[in-house]
Amino acid sequence: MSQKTPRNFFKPLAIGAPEPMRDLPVKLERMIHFVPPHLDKVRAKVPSMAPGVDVILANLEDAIPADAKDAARAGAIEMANMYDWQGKGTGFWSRVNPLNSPWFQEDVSQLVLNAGHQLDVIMLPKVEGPWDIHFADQYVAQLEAKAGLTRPILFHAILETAQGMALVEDIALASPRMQGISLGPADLAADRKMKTTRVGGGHPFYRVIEDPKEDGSDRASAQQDPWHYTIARMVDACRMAGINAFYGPFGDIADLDACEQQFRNAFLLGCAGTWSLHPNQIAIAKKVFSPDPDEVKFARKILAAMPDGTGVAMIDGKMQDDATWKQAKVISDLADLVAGKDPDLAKAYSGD
Ligand SMILES: CC(=O)SCCNC(=O)CCNC(=O)[C@H](O)C(C)(C)COP(=O)(O)OP(=O)(O)OC[C@H]1O[C@@H](n2cnc3c(N)ncnc32)[C@H](O)[C@@H]1OP(=O)(O)O
Ligand SMILES: O=CC(=O)O
Ligand SMILES: [Mg+2]
Repeated sequence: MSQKTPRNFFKPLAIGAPEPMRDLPVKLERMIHFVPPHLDKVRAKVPSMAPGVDVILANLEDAIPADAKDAARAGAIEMANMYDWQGKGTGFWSRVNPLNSPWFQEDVSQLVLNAGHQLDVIMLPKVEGPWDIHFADQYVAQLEAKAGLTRPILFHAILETAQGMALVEDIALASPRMQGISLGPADLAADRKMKTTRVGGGHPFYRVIEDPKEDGSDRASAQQDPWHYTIARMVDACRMAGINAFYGPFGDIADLDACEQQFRNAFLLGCAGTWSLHPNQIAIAKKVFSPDPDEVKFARKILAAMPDGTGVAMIDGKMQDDATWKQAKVISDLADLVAGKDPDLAKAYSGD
């Protein structure tokens, strides 16, 4: 037998570590906003930014220069104490360096021991398989016990190697700590040997072209989404495991339209949120990952027409049944969650 028994799956991995969660906390996670914690100027903005985002992440990995890793780690610990994350409901996460790096052990031990009481999620990059999650799981349990934490810290894996992609289902199921998985299109592109220098989004050379015309006139051609398969597979793996899928970074900070389209494709395919790398991506994520008020109104019409979720109904010429009732419930439940945080959208959803 290569798996834990059901009873052992939910046992703490160290004496004195908190009980693993059986269900994920229900939280709005439309954007995970990346902050470079070694930059004093940016770190100082954290308390004023925190109420306006769903999650703030102290990034210790890529984009932090090697000679600033210690400063970034210290900055992340400072960020943990700059805001009442647990009391005010904005998530506080950190992306640590990979397991094979010289920084992983210090990143995790210092974060858990000095900031564990505020830290919701540790983002683990370049996860190759369930063994990476198991190692981190045991290590964090030891540290949680040492720190006397009563709430377990969750894990979020980044899907950014071909092997991680091939084993995405096993990664999603590896531990009760698993909160979600993000697409890492930059590292994944490199590992797959995709021929691109972009971070997410489309590519002008990745397209379909219509058949030749008899009159020899120009053939229409359109860009396609090179991330469709990966995102859809990640969503299936995550939802199978009862965790959430997230789009990752969109690197063309100035191209707000393309960013919005990439985020929207991920939202429609089932993702719960995305990363924001720059303040101008926060508003886009908020707009895209909050359901559209007209969709919410229509969803609520479906729920009202079929109070027990069974049968068939016609609404605005469209057939509704048990399956569309479930679709409507997804949208309505998300709207309730958003309304709890956003008074303007609460008003729009209530139709006032
Ligand atoms: C492939 C991957 O792994 S992606 C994840 C790793 N990468 C990251 O985390 C990158 C995070 N983002 C950043 O570092 C920055 O946004 C950059 C480098 C991309 C661009 O930074 P800048 O050139 O300073 O952008 P810009 O000049 O438009 O910034 C405008 C303001 O927003 C601030 N700002 C920029 N990014 C952020 C951020 N992530 N959080 C908070 N404030 C920010 C800037 O400090 C600046 O503030 P100021 O007006 O007080 O001077
Ligand atoms: O870490 C993110 C990526 O795209 O790589
Ligand atoms: Mg990466």
